Amino acid sequence: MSTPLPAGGPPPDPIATAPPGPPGPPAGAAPAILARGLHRSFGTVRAVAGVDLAVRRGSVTALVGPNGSGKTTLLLILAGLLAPDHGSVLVAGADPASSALARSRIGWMPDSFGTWDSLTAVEVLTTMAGAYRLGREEGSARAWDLLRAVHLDDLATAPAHTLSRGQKQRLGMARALINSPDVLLLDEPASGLDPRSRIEMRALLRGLAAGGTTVLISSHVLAELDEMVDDAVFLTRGRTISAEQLGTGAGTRRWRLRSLDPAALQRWAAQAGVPLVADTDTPDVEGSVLVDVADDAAAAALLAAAVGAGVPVVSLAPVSGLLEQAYLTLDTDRR
Ligand SMILES: Nc1ncnc2c1ncn2[C@@H]1O[C@H](COP(=O)(O)OP(=O)(O)OP(=O)(O)O)[C@@H](O)[C@H]1O
Repeated sequence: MSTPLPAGGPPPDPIATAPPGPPGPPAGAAPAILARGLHRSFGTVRAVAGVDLAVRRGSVTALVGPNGSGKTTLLLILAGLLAPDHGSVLVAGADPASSALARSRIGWMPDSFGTWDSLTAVEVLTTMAGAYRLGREEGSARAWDLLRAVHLDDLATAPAHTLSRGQKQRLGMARALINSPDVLLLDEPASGLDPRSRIEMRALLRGLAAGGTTVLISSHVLAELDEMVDDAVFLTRGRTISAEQLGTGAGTRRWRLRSLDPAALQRWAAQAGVPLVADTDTPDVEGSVLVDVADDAAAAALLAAAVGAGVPVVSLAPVSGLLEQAYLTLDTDRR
């Protein structure tokens, strides 16, 4: 299913289009991206050395791994821009290396945006629209809708090469969406974006996923992905080492608990049998301790019990995001 922006008129509000609850495909639906046994070497460097991947339709999935773990190489293969040495790939139902139809249903945003020197921002998009065989009027309407969606309409007639890094990233996102892709592959899309643009990108991607688009996104900034992704796939040294569904609130995590009265907190914890851990990361913050909690419901119960016992609790929050926690527990290795 494609997710066209309406021709003309204001861009859709991605937040307004998102239904309540996680989107998710119907049970048993085929994954939008399926890779099996992928390998790709450059000379002696085994950039991708055993990737298995299944990405749920309509999900936002993080592709996470240290420098040199093969994320860009994998995304290039999935986009049909690089042939694997071994292994099979299905994106939107076909092999993107051999199927022009599959490629036409993919949106690709590389980690750096190369521009043609002579084209303005809107011409970059209308040129791409032409390459996807959109008619002149439709391509122009789509280009303007996308410029508005990424807040670049004021710079539409500026030469694209004069845009700032963050503006180029936003134009790169618009370019990746010109063909209303079913599958969107994004390589470090948030690098160079200011905080507001990051929030807007998050809302845009969630809105696209709510409309059925599948998004696979690589980034090193795990905190930024945390609030946006449904699933995560972890790579190290060219191999997938883990795939997780996030956001279920399950799994033991370390939380930071802060009280206005540290002694009262310690007394209550001793009586209630709650083991507290010293918070060595924030030695200057008085009354801050760490506590391991089984899941979100247990955190709510802990908070209710402490407050009910008269402990003046200021805050209780996870020490790290789900993604960061999952990442740090893995045996990842830079190269
Ligand atoms: N065209 C190439 N020629 C030779 N080696 C390459 C080429 N492309 C990638 N590599 C090597 O393959 C490995 C994986 O690179 P890749 O760019 O896929 O990693 P990455 O996870 O995207 O890294 P980063 O997070 O730093 O962007 C690296 O060791 C890299 O040096």
